[in-house]
Amino acid sequence: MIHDESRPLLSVRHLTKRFGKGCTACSHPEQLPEGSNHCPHCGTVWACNDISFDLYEGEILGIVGESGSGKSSLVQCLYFDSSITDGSAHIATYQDGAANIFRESSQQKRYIRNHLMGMVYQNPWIGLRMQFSSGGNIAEKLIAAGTFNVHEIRARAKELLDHVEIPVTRMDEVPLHFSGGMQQRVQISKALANHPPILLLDEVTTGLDLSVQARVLDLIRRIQRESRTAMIVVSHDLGVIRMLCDRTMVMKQGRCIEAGLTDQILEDPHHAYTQLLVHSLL
Ligand SMILES: Nc1ncnc2c1ncn2[C@@H]1O[C@H](COP(=O)(O)OP(=O)(O)OP(=O)(O)O)[C@@H](O)[C@H]1O
Repeated sequence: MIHDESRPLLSVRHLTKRFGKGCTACSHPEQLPEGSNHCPHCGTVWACNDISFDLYEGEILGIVGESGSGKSSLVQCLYFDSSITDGSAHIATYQDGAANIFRESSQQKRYIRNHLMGMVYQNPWIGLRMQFSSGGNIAEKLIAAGTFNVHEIRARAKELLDHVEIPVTRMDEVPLHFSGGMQQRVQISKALANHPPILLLDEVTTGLDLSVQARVLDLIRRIQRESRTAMIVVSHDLGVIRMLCDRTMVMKQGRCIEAGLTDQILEDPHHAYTQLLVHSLL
């Protein structure tokens, strides 16, 4: 489907994710104590609290915040790894943007995961089957989207591995024997297998050596330039966000406390917490 670029590709509204049952004291999250996502009465954690944003075709949106601010919960909800408590998300190229994807059947959610979204996890053990070859990992994703021709699958796997600079001679090796940076690149190639218009990347460079990190960041930038894939990049590292993201949303204790153009946020942070983050970068 041709997408009108002036319309957001993904619109998320009032996304709320709660761990715990909630109680009358926290039934309205604004009742939570200032600066906390934790209900002192029932112990419920409000991991994401009324989050709304748009993602446009070809842009990279950064989500930054300290540990526990709800960044991973947010992308896990979007990729249906975790159920939401409340809220909606619409993809412009899915049912012409009319369907709240969170309300869709599990079959339709599988379709969205296989065709419209890719996910790259911080931990490659979650995103890859370490006992499958790299080519086999990509094949799994292609088969899930309805490609069964073996020649086609191998050709696409070679193309993808080449794209992420994994020697195609290593296509039949298991990623278990690859370095951390290579595993992340195989994960990225797997996530891109079916040309998803939206890619979610959760702390994909955390824990990698600086030079390996730079190579993965370069790859992400190249993919965005060449394929105009829209991306959500989650990181606690404002340096990564500065390098990659057009716009940035700052999260703290499950809430979005500031959002705007990355340059603007870096030059003129409004919220005290964002000022702290920016100053720690200088
Ligand atoms: N399965 C769970 N059960 C209970 N609480 C959870 C669960 N998963 C996450 N949380 C809580 O939700 C909040 C947000 O966690 P989340 O992992 O989304 O944060 P984050 O910003 O991604 O942190 P990090 O960068 O450390 O991964 C935290 O308070 C966390 O303890």
